Amino acid sequence: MSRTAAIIGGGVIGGGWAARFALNGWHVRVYDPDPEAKRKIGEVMGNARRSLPGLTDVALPAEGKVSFHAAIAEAVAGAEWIQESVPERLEVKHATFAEVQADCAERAVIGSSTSGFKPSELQQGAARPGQIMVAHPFNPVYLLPLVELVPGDAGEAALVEQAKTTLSSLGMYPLHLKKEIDAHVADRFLEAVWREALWLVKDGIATTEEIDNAIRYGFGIRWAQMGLFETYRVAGGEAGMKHFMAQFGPALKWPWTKLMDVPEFTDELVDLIAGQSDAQSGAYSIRELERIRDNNLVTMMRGLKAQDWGAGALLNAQESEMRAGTALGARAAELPADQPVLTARRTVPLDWTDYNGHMTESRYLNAFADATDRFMEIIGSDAEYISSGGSYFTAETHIRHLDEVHAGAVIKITTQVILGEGKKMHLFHEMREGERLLATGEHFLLHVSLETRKPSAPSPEIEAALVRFAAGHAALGRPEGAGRAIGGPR
Ligand SMILES: NC(=O)C1=CN([C@@H]2O[C@H](COP(=O)(O)OP(=O)(O)OC[C@H]3O[C@@H](n4cnc5c(N)ncnc54)[C@H](O)[C@@H]3O)[C@@H](O)[C@H]2O)C=CC1
Ligand SMILES: C[N+](C)(C)CC(=O)CC(=O)[O-]
Repeated sequence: MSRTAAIIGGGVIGGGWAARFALNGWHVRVYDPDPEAKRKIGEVMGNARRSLPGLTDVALPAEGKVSFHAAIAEAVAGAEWIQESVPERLEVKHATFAEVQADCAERAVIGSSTSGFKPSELQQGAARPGQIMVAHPFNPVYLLPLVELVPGDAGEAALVEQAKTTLSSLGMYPLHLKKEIDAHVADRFLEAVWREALWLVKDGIATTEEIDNAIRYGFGIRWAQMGLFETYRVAGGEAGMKHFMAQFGPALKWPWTKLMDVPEFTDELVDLIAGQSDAQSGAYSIRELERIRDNNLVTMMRGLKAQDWGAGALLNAQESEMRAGTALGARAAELPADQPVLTARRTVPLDWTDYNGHMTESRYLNAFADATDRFMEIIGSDAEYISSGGSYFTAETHIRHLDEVHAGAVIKITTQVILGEGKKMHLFHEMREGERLLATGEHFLLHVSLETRKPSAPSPEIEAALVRFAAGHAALGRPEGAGRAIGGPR
């Protein structure tokens, strides 16, 4: 059954939260007095739909319903999570919490998106202070996993645990800060870098574009995968962090930053920055820039996923959770042998399309190879078995591209065993969007010893599982297109 979240304030951040919840199957009830809120959230949802579902190799649940309400009391009805994303003004946040707490469930989490206020400030005068906690996300909320969760001394431990579980189930990373501080942790860095950048532009040292290039061609990429300390540990060479600190410690006293020194925030400075920013990026609309940003983020995060590292490792963990308890997580004995086996149900990600605007040919093999890996896992040739020295190598592949498919489509792959005996495994995959057949992939594999790199017999358990599917699937008949050679009639 779908769960319900209330979004109070549906601007840049509230819209991102709405998308994160809805695309993970939650119903979302929005309150925002802006008459344009529905349109704005619709546009954010549109961006989220084209980017988020393709991050993982397992399809997200069916999208929840997003509804708009004229009063806070109506929006919070039945909500187990209430996310406040109203403007960053303490009196507006206090008034919002008073209205929310008058009508919401006592066991609901009330998260605040505040970038800078401490929970003790938000909780002042609240009916139930322990229910309110900072849940500070990062833009775009539907793609970036970090949420700084700061309950403060008054925060109720059980609700904090509930909040962590919910955020993890949304594919997010709750960073639970045990001590409150202005601007939490991440925004303190952003503010320091921002302040330094303002100085560099004001003093004519660098333009906005040069500063962005200094970040995106260098340390920005490094930070995305290892953060600060792990990166500097490596920079210390073989002696690691101690050597790094000894070498660069003295620089702390040199005039390398003006971090606490705030430039005077004049109209002249605003015009200087805004003018340079227009010259740098004015050729694109904000929506275009959002889509460029999302394409880049999806591609980078999927790269980290392949490395099972950082934000990518988080995606892999989310994927395992999504597989658990479904056919996509089952083993041979739990699956019927008289019908093809479901080996993939996933969304075509943004980085799988090409200049023709559809899924590029190499990704068909990618999808079929993943389906083969999944079938190997089903029959017992999993990571543990492979580390013991046995595996399958693909000897031959034939793919038929039958129909187009685009980014965002949910595709399903089913697998029929044509031959399964001894070291031989002959698989036929069919890829569909709904009922539409998109492609077939025929693969012949041999079981090998990873020590000799030569064909060898699989374990008796694997062979038995394979033979069971081969016998059951034989009754289905030979699938149309199996054994086809290039040039034959279609
Ligand atoms: N923009 C950003 O990069 C980030 C912002 N935040 C935080 O998120 C919160 C919201 O910021 P944004 O979304 O950027 O602002 P925004 O200006 O885009 O959205 C604020 C929304 O709140 C609505 N609103 C105004 N008064 C309201 C009320 N009394 N009740 C309900 N809705 C009301 C407005 O109509 C508007 O749609 C702030 O606390 C901000 O610090 C957090 C992370 C990043
Ligand atoms: C600029 N900001 C302080 C509102 C930024 C944030 O709070 C987080 C983000 O998304 O950069």
